[in-house]
Amino acid sequence: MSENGTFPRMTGTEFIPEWFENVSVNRSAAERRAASLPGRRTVKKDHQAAWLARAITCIDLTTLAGDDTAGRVQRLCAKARHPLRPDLLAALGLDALTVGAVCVYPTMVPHAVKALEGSGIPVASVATGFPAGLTPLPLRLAEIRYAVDQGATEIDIVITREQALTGNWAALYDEIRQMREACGDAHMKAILATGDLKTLTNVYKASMVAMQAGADFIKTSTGKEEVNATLPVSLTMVRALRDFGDRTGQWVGFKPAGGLKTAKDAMNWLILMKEEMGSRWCMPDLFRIGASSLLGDIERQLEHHVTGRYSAANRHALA
Ligand SMILES: O=C[C@H](O)COP(=O)(O)O
Repeated sequence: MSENGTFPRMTGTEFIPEWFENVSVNRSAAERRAASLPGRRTVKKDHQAAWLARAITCIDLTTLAGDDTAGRVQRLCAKARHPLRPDLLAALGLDALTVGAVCVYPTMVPHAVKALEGSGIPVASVATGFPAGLTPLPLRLAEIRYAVDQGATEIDIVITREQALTGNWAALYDEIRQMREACGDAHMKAILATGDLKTLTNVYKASMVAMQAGADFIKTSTGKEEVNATLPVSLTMVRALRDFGDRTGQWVGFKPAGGLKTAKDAMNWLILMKEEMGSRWCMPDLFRIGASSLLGDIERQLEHHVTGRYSAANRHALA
């Protein structure tokens, strides 16, 4: 970690199949552990309002729809700057709060950059033929460069699922490595589209390959697969990133995305991160939640806490 407490951009490693080729993930053990998470008291009920405020700071507030317009992106960015009503913010004892980033399609990046000027909120762009990733590699690399040129400082790439499904890990590594280079100084999040990968073993291996290739974050899903973020898949990815960090000292971030809509979802994923990785992994430089419609429910729950039983003394969970 650097002196100011932030993590540098990842460099990855060479391709090292020995780190994953003999791994076999036990699905029922992962499912049992994942099923126990929602009932855990790691994030205490009394402190939930503060944890929900924390969750907001970790949201990649997203719009990825065919009918996106400059106007919609501007409204999203206004929400990103002020995700909570002033009275809720005051009741939480906070002066200001913003989301982690805004995530849009490449052609929407200039609108987001303009709307977020001076806010410090990063603009993330999906790229590489999102969501399927089946355009030719030179076009996918050019799309990354386009988004970076337009001002995106975070790029969410998608992997070629075929390479994972056929066990062509060296090809997957090479492709992601080229994407890493095309990103330049922008942070790269590698979307594994885990709903397409069939097994948790493939999820573990794809996670490890993406990190070896230099991903700054590994991300579960595009939001467009039939199955998106789940707790067993997330547990598998988080354990892969822990193994990678133990081996290399490079601590990669995690981004669950797709279908996360409720405050309870946000709490479950924060519990997962806190239990598996510790509180440091509940901060936006190492944890993001990709979501288009989560914020509304968090606001509703916070309103309930604030007007009901929330006590300002609980805000230490934000410290
Ligand atoms: O990366 C973010 C996802 O596309 C968001 O998915 P969602 O619309 O299901 O929240």
